[in-house]
Amino acid sequence: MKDLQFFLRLFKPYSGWLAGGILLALLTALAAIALLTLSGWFISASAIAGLIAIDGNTLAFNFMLPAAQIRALAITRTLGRYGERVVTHEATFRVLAGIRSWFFQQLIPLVPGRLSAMRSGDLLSRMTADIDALDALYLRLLAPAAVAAVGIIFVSIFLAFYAPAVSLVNALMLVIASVWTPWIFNRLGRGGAEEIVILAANFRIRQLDLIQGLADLIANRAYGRFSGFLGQFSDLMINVQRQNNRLSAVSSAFTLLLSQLTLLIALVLAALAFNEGQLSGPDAALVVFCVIAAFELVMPLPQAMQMLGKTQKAARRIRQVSEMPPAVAKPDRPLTLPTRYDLQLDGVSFSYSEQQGRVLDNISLAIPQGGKIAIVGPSGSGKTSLLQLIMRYYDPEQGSVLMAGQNIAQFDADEMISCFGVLSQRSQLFAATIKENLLLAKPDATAAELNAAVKAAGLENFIAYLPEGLETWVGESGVKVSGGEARRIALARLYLKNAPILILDEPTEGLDSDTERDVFKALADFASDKTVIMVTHRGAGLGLVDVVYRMGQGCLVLINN
Ligand SMILES: Nc1ncnc2c1ncn2[C@@H]1O[C@H](COP(=O)(O)OP(=O)(O)OP(=O)(O)O)[C@@H](O)[C@H]1O
Repeated sequence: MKDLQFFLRLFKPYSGWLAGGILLALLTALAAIALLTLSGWFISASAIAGLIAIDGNTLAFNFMLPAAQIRALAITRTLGRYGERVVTHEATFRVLAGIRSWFFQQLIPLVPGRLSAMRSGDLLSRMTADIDALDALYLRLLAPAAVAAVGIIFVSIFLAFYAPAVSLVNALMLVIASVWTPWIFNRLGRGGAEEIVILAANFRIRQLDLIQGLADLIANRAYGRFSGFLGQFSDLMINVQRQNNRLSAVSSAFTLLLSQLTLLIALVLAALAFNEGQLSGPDAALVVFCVIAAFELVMPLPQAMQMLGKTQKAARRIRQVSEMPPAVAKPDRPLTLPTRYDLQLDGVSFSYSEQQGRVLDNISLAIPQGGKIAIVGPSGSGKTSLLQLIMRYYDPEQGSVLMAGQNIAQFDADEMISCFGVLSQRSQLFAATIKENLLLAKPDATAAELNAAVKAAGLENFIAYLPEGLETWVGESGVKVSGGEARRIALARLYLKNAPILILDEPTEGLDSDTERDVFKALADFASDKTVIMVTHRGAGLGLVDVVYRMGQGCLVLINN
């Protein structure tokens, strides 16, 4: 329940909408009960009045007033139901949108240090399916429970005026149906409901893996094996879902049984009261119809409670991510960023985990502002890890990284990232236009600045050739542009950001030698007054730098000055 309470706090800004939805639901439920109750009374009273008239007695029955009341109640119920659906769903969508953007905010300090350890399919599940599952908290649980609680009080008071015994029995049965039954079905269904969340998340992880690796699976003719695996997974999910559905059916049947039992007792008690002259015939019908209608208040609760485990599990999964400690701590009083950008590493050692051993071992290095270095070395030797420490994605285990003589841990990490322009082999292009991808680096860039960046990155001819120019859609992750074009778009972004320190991590990996030469030429012009730290496997870019180091087994050795 703690997890749900945590999320209820996030519901607060929408309390107006939420309360409005509950009030409308209550109005609708009461109108529906009153409609059936009054109709029962009206039909009986009309029949009796008719019989009296047939006997030749004078008819003194007012048909008009109850008929008008019934019409008013029917209209209230219809409009109320419409309004309730609109308001409760609007409230839910607002709450979910709020939680989604709150969750996104929680991810920012976790990038990339913590999130790199999570699988993207799992994170996607938490961001989408798990947050969606929270809709049940208000729609299926809070709102119906509030309506049931108030409704039961209204109905019991109303019935007590006519038949106190019926009111008592009815109240007791309604409490059993709204508290005890949901509690039992919550206990019975919790395991299955939680299992559904886990299975669905794992299913999504597998599906994402399959879709991302589809080309390789087809090339290796391994598609059949993996799709068979998905089939088995689906069967497993269907089985768990089937058990849940069976339990739902039992809970509905049980509540229906309770309602029929209550009706039977109410019928007997009303008949006895009629016999003893305590209730008129129409009033006895009124009491019985009221009992029938009142059970509508509690019908949805057992099923909602049975699936509460799903909502709880989803809430726990979202909370787990939001409570992960960031890889780097925020200083209490961050220093203002320096105006010089001399970098220094003093005896820096680092490991990703205790089990894994050291990736960087006692590295010391000075890069004055405007200095240009390259780091070469075998794959897995720790080159990228070193770059990540310089940008403070992680803190060193020992030693420190300094900028202008200050430990970078004393700066606000968000602010500090503005000092770095990054170009790597994996520069992400978003499913948007070229222009939107460029504006990411400088949202207020003018047309002249955009054109200058395009020209400097050697994209001019490519853009001129496109019918839609800068407004061309690059597709999901930039699939509609070639690797070289994508790298140039990333390069243009680097120009627009115009940061004083350039971090180049294999910037030309995967490009042909002509494109590589062009990219390095463009970089050489742009980087003349900037600090450059480049990681490369290839010799072509070494002309850009003054000093070359070799990284091997976590240690850095100067090989060329
Ligand atoms: N997020 C991570 N969590 C755990 N281990 C990691 C992580 N990132 C890298 N490593 C490990 O740290 C070591 C150094 O990796 P790093 O990426 O820094 O090497 P690299 O020299 O840049 O390699 P490459 O040239 O192939 O890009 C490797 O053994 C790698 O498996």
